[in-house]
Amino acid sequence: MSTPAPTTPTIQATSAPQGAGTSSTPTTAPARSSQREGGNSLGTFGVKSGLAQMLKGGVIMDVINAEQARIAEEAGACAVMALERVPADIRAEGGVARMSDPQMIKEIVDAVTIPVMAKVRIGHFVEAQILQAIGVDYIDESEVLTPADDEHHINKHGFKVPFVCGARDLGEALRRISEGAAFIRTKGEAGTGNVVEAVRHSRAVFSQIRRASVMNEEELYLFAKEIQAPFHLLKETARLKRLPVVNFAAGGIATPADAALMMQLGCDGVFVGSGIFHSGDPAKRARAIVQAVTHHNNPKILSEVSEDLGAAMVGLTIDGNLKGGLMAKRGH
Ligand SMILES: O=C(CO)[C@H](O)[C@H](O)COP(=O)(O)O
Repeated sequence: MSTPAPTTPTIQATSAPQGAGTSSTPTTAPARSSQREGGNSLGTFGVKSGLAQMLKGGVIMDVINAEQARIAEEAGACAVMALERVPADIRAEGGVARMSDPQMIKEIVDAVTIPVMAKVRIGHFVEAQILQAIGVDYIDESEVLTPADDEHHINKHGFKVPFVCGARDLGEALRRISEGAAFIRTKGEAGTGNVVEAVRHSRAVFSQIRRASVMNEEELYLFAKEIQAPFHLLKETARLKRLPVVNFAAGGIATPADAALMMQLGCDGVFVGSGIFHSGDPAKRARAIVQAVTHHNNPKILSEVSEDLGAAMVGLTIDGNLKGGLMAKRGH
């Protein structure tokens, strides 16, 4: 694919306000996109962002092989993220982290019926072309991999497959949407098993949305400049009182309580990577996290599903000694 011509997103979004605590119900596993079968019905921003709506209320789990993908599906994951190493291992092992082997991704695609996502490096539009050719359901342009371009993100409008991108605040989220991202996840700090950054980023997004929602047009122009966001997307976000696309939390979620915390803060769902397959009993923990997202407002159920889960992943504190540094700072 040569450099695709940008198009302005036609925003289609739900009108439910975000950040005030939601009561999302679990989705049934969404059907895979026609992309996999080589269909050409994907492509408009409305279709791509609409597909992501089907994942709301769900848990997307990182998996590194077909066996883990089956465990994730059986546990009730709404999608899986195929990657060679979970973020905790990328962080521990270091080196350049790239798109996974297409053969491994295809094995995961063949192993499950739920949607399969896979990651490309920030700015690496050729990795994205390859993943689109394989027929993955979503591409994650991810700071968890080593960036390929320290200035430019991929122009995502030219792809038929929907993209998910990370953000630490509202400006970053709206910049990604203006490039064509149909799905936003707050970045958190992947591979740490420490939820503090996920909380920080989600709170930042929601509080900026709340501020924007009471601004008049003149104030919104100034705020758009301040947070480096496209004005028309900021205005739409202020009107909707939420991001105009689905917004999951990611990075450091390791327990059912962490997952429920992110949902009560107002996220539409969660990504969990290292926290499941770096724990003592991945299948049990995976099921518990799915239950916790579904019943995130019910402390009694949260207490039941949190019992006897075996060892949680060993977490890392976020400080100057963090091995691998802050992944969330990649891309801006
Ligand atoms: O990059 C991701 C989402 O796109 C990872 O799935 C997510 O951030 C995993 O982080 P962790 O291992 O801390 O759960």
